Amino acid sequence: MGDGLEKVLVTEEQIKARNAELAAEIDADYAGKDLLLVGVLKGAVMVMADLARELHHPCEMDWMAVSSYGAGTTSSGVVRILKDLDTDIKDRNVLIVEDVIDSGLTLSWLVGNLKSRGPASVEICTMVRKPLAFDVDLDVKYIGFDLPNEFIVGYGLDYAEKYRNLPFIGTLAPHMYQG
Ligand SMILES: O=P(O)(O)OC[C@H]1O[C@H](OP(=O)(O)OP(=O)(O)O)[C@H](O)[C@@H]1O
Ligand code: HPA
Ligand SMILES: [Mg+2]
Repeated sequence: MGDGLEKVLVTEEQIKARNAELAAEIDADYAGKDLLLVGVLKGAVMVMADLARELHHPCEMDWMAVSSYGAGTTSSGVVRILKDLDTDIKDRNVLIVEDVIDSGLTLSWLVGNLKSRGPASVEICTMVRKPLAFDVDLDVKYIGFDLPNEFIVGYGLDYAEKYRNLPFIGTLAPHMYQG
C-alpha cells in the first residue's frame, strides 16, 4: 500500500456491523438506567460518534483527554489528564469508550480515577483490545475486536497524530516507524 500502510485488519464494514452489535448489547444492559458515555480523546472520537448513533438508549456524552503515548509507539506508563470531565459522575452509570486497550495502563489508571469520584458504575467499551492487556487486572465489558500485538492505525488510532481519519483499522509498514 503506497500510503505507509501494510495491511487492513478490520474493514469499515466490519467496524460498522460490530458497532451495531455492541450498541444492541449496551441498550439491553442499560435499559431503564441512566447512561453517561465518557470518550477518551483523541483516539475514541470515531468509535464514540458511531457507537452513540447506533444506540437507542438516551445517553449523555462527556470527554476526557489523557495521554500516555506522546509521539512514539510504546506507552510511557505515565498518564496525564489533559482535559477533565465537565460532568459530576457521582451516582452516574459511566461507560468509558476507547479506541484501543494495548498495555492497559491508560484504562487501569482511568478506571481508578473515575471510581474515586463515587459513580454508580464504571464499565469499559473498546473497539480494539490487544493481548498485553490480559496481564492487567481490567474488566472490559464490551470489546469490538481482539487483535494481535502489532501497532495499528485508523479509526481514531494515530501514529504521530496521522492516520486517525482512515475509516478502517490497519497496520503501519515497519519502515514508517523504524529509522
Ligand atoms: O492501553 P495503553 O497501552 O495505555 O494504550 C491505549 C491508549 O493509548 C492511546 O491514546 P494516546 O495516549 O496515544 O492518546 P490519543 O488517544 O490522543 O492518541 C489510545 O487512544 C488509548 O487511550
Ligand atoms: O497500536 C496502537 N496504535 C495507535 N495508538 C496506540 N495506542 C496504544 N496502542 C496503539
Ligand atoms: Mg494515540
